[in-house]
Amino acid sequence: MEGESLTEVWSRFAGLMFIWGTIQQLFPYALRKRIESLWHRMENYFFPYVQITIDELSNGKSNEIYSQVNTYLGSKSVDKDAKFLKVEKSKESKSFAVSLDEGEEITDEFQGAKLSWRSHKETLSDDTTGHRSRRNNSAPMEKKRYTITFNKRHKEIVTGKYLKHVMEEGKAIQFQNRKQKIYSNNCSEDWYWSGKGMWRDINFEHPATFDTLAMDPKKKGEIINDLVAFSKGKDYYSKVGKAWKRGYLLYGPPGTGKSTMIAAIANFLNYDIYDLELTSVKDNSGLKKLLMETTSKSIIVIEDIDCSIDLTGKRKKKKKKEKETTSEDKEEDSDNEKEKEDEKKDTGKLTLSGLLNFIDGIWSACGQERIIIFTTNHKDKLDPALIRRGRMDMHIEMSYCRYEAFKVLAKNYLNLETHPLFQQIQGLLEEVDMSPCDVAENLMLKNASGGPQICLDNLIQALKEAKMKANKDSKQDKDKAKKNSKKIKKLSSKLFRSYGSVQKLFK
Ligand SMILES: Nc1ncnc2c1ncn2[C@@H]1O[C@H](COP(=O)(O)OP(=O)(O)OP(=O)(O)O)[C@@H](O)[C@H]1O
Repeated sequence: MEGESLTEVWSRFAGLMFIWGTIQQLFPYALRKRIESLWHRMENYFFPYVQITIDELSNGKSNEIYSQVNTYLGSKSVDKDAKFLKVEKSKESKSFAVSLDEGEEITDEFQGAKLSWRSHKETLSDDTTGHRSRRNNSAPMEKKRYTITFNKRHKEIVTGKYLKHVMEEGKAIQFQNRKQKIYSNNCSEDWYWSGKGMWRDINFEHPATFDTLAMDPKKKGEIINDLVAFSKGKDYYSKVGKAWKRGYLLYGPPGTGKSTMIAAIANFLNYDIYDLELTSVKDNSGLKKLLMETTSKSIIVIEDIDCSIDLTGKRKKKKKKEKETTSEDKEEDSDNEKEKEDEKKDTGKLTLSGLLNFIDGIWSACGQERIIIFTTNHKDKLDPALIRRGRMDMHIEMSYCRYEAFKVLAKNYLNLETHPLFQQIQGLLEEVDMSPCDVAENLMLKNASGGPQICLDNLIQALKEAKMKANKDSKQDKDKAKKNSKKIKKLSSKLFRSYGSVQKLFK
């Protein structure tokens, strides 16, 4: 190590071992004891190293540390001058993974400690394994392992910190390289009975990113900063004693990009998505079971929460009851009884309190590092308890397409950053409410011969038509309002006149 190769160190060590063996055979016990202590001092001088072995298998099962070390060293081997590397790719990973080939050595440094890693592979013969009769035609068994050698004085750093660092880095690389999944609880009966769990998954390969998401850049920046702070917030959350999770409420008209935003968040953090269909959840305990099967570093999404289930009724009833009971104290006892009965009935179904428990109950902290997203087209329809800060930490309005958002779409769809027609479009977008979805639809090249000019013309035409329609609608609304006010005037003068004649009658 420091200045000499491992092979040299090993051969020196083997020489010393030979001498020690000879001494043990030739000398009496008392003398041997003296020599033993001298030997340890010499050993420390000539070989002041510690070696740790990490086997691929531990008690016949795959050793998690080995796999993380393998990934970590593979990533290190790219900058170091390792010559013999292997490349592998599994179905579950996005790209190939590099690792050290057998016999290859690599050095690493950590907090002043120099470390030497070596990859080993041993082919076990039938005699060694003792399984000849059973494995006659099978391939010979292989035993893979890594060894790490370092100076004794760094033992504390290596066992206390370095190995933890290697495992964390390896895990993070594996996480980045895995294929993202999207899970759904909307499964057939057959699926449930097959015992494969409550979620069904497929690979998640949505191309949306924050770069392609059309929205106000300032708002986009705030969301990105919030996500970064969240994903790096492990220590902060544990310091303040809060579960490491965050809730986002996305609201706005249809086609403004709520689902696209979820995909962009998932891609940004490399998280899996659990698309929770509340209408497929039977009751509160079903919801809890689903939650317990989700993993950390994931996003739990409930889309169109206002349509999923009636979660507002019971609370509204309760509030109404509260008012009534203050004026009618006598009925208090019977009301309480009724409420208890209602609660009993609720045990067999999904309730608002069940959902609130799902968000911030004790079970929701299991697994940690989780994001919960609700989407809705009608924020006002939701129970305030469901979306209060702390549950839904950030309320994000996804709005109609304005000029800044249009520029993102023009870049995405037409690769245009500027165009003489942009000014006209800017003016129209300030007057007309059009969703990014509809703007994008007009910007799509419908045939190969069409160019950006045609798309921009199409968009201008669509915006003008939308403007005309909006004007017409507002004129119709105004006319309606005028008519209504005329009717009210007529009615009130009629009432006034009849009131006058009634008064005359009584005089
Ligand atoms: N802000 C946006 N940025 C980029 N593309 C968008 C945006 N909004 C909508 N789109 C485009 O329109 C399509 C529909 O958008 P999306 O499904 O995200 O809207 P939504 O708000 O979730 O609609 P809904 O409320 O109907 O579910 C997307 O596939 C995307 O191509």
